[in-house]
Amino acid sequence: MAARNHEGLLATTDWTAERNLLWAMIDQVPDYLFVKDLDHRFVVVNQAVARIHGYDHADQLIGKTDFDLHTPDLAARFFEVEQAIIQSGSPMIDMEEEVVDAVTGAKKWLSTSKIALHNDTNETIGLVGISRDISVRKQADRLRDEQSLVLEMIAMNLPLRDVLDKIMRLIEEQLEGVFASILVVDSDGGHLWHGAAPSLPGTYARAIDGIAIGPNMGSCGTAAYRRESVIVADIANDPLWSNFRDLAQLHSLRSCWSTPILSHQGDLLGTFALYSGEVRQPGSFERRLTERVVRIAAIAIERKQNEDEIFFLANHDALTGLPNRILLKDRLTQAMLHTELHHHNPWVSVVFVDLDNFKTVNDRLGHTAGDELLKIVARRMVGCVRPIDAVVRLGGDEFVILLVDLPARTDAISVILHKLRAAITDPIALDGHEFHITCSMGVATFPHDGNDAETLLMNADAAMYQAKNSGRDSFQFFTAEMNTKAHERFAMQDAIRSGIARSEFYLDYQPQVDLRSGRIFAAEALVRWRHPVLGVLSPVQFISLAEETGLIVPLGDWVLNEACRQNKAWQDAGLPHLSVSVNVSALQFQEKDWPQRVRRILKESGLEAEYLELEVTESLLMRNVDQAIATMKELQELGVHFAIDDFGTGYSSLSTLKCLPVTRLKIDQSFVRNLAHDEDDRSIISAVISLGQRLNMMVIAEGVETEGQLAFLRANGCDEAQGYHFSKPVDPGAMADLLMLQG
Ligand SMILES: Nc1nc2c(ncn2[C@@H]2O[C@@H]3COP(=O)(O)O[C@H]4[C@@H](O)[C@H](n5cnc6c(=O)[nH]c(N)nc65)O[C@@H]4COP(=O)(O)O[C@H]3[C@H]2O)c(=O)[nH]1
Repeated sequence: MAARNHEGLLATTDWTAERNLLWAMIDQVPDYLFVKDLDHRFVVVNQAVARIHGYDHADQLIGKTDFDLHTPDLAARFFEVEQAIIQSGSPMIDMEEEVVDAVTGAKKWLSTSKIALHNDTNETIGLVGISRDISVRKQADRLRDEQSLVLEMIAMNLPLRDVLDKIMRLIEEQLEGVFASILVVDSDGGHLWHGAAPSLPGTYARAIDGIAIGPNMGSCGTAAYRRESVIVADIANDPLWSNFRDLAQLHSLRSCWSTPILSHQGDLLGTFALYSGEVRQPGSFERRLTERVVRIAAIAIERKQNEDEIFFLANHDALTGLPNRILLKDRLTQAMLHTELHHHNPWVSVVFVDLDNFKTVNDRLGHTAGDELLKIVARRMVGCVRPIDAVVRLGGDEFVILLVDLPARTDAISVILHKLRAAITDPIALDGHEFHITCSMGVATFPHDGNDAETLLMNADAAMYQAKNSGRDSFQFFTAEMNTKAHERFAMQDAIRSGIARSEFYLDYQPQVDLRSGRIFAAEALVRWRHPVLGVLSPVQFISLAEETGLIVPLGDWVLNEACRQNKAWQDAGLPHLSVSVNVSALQFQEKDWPQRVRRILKESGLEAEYLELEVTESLLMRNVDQAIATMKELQELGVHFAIDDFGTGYSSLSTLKCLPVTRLKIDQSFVRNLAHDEDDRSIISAVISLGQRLNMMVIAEGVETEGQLAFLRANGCDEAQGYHFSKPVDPGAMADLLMLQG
């Protein structure tokens, strides 16, 4: 029953039965209601106030002040506020204040209103107060705020460890007497590692770091294994803890409740556990909190995993899983910095590796087998270097090996290069075939071959190029001379590009002669470059570079265009119709829309397709026979003819040749050149001629310079010939004269 001081403040009041009822009601209210006089003594309190202060009856509080009930600090705080209210008459409404519970000593939050109390003559005679315990709401608010903070940390990509640590601390603030811990599953999915456990004893945390996921592996290992919560209320007596019981007891851990953390696709990410020093089950608040933590932790871990994956994808090659160019530059720069900072004298070497005959595998067995080969070679290379080194795939069949912290001697590198070469050249079995892959390697070393990643890579590339040029299957150390050559190559590349734009290229034509009639029936278009500084350059000086750099595609388009245009112009000028033959590079031929481009060029020039012959080499055809046949057939349907250039130098099989829609075989001039002295060449020529006849193809001999060569060819039934003996390649005007001469 609420208490009131009849002698004091309310003594003059005439109480009625209704008022008694009112008091009874006040006692039912869970809020704390009280009235104080001007000396801050309680004159009215309800039961709630009595209870909170540990009294059975409200009467027991009457006449007491806050100084009798609270710590001096808190009582003084109340006193000051109330004094101000009494003096100013201004009320204090819904003031939220953190106080210490007078009985339990625990902190709690109150929302309090205090209002000055006046008598009939409007004099202040005390104050009336009402307080409500808002600890639960405050705790929920704090939890929500902290949760937002954690989500913000996740959004800001702060380290996972910090985020998990923050979540654990947040839980421990909310729950008295428990230790929170998060374990994260490793990439093989078989073990759990500590993500965060800020308050668990360090020796315990370290002892269970890396525990296996399994059926009897304490609360966490088992929860991860079963993918459901495992509540162990008494560690000492639970069989799941048989392996870790002593460890837990040593650290006074008596119960452990663990819940698996799952991704939104249901994959295991880790476990969340609460440990208590008491033998008990979790309460409902602890269960609710666990649900929330598990959700937030899942977001944090999953996000980190996604980020790791994105980082990995951005920095690694998808096929081999090796680091890529981006990571290489980073590692190389770090390695150089490390060498510089530590002032010792080791070398950092960049080895550029290019497989010599990878294309053959790709063309013969297709891309899947090619990919498999690259993976095998990648693994072998990784096996040859130390873990501190790096094997990087740049793309295609190009790799870079970064060797760090090497003794400053070339022989130390040579040992590794020999090992690499041996590993790569070891036979590789693919699709029932055995392949021998060789490689060309170029080495550039920090500090003397370059001071930055870009230069070192460029120089290693130049050295590799040199190795390739000097017969492949070898390695070269970078020299300053190579640098000059590399620069020349770059300059040349730029010059070709601008040469195309500035129309510096032109075509000469070389007649092809029918040996029976002696008449010119065709002309081969041969490109030349009127270089602004170097003068006229032969195709030998620039075609291979144009092929390597892809510039052959625009250049080849131009040649084809110009040859068709010129042939049509001769025809329009009334000259005898002849076929123009144009050399085609593998790169052009492999362009997906190549047949359409030829069709468009023919249409634009107005030349009928039957007056165009495309010269392709044997090696081009053998790269991918099926694709070559398909492309040739498509063009053949238009009326375009095909000749196989440099025939005899490649390895076309008879069965392949039979499938190819080819009109003409061109005997390579190397055989013609030596035929006077070389019996073998003579045999080859007569074999090619009879082969052509059997396959219903015309045979033309290239590079015919002498009457003797011509006589031999005639005697062996060769159909046609081309060479200086008839005419050197000439400009279009001279070609027109030759045509006019023969009428
Ligand atoms: N010693 C000697 N040489 C003779 C004789 N008759 C012709 N030649 C030369 O032999 C080459 C024949 O062309 P190719 O085998 O197609 O060999 C060509 C061809 O593979 C390539 N080429 C030329 N123009 C083009 C083009 O427009 N596109 C492509 N992709 N390659 C081209 O460049 C190569 C060299 O062309 P050129 O320097 O014009 O050299 C030409 C020609 O001038 C002879 O009796 N004796």
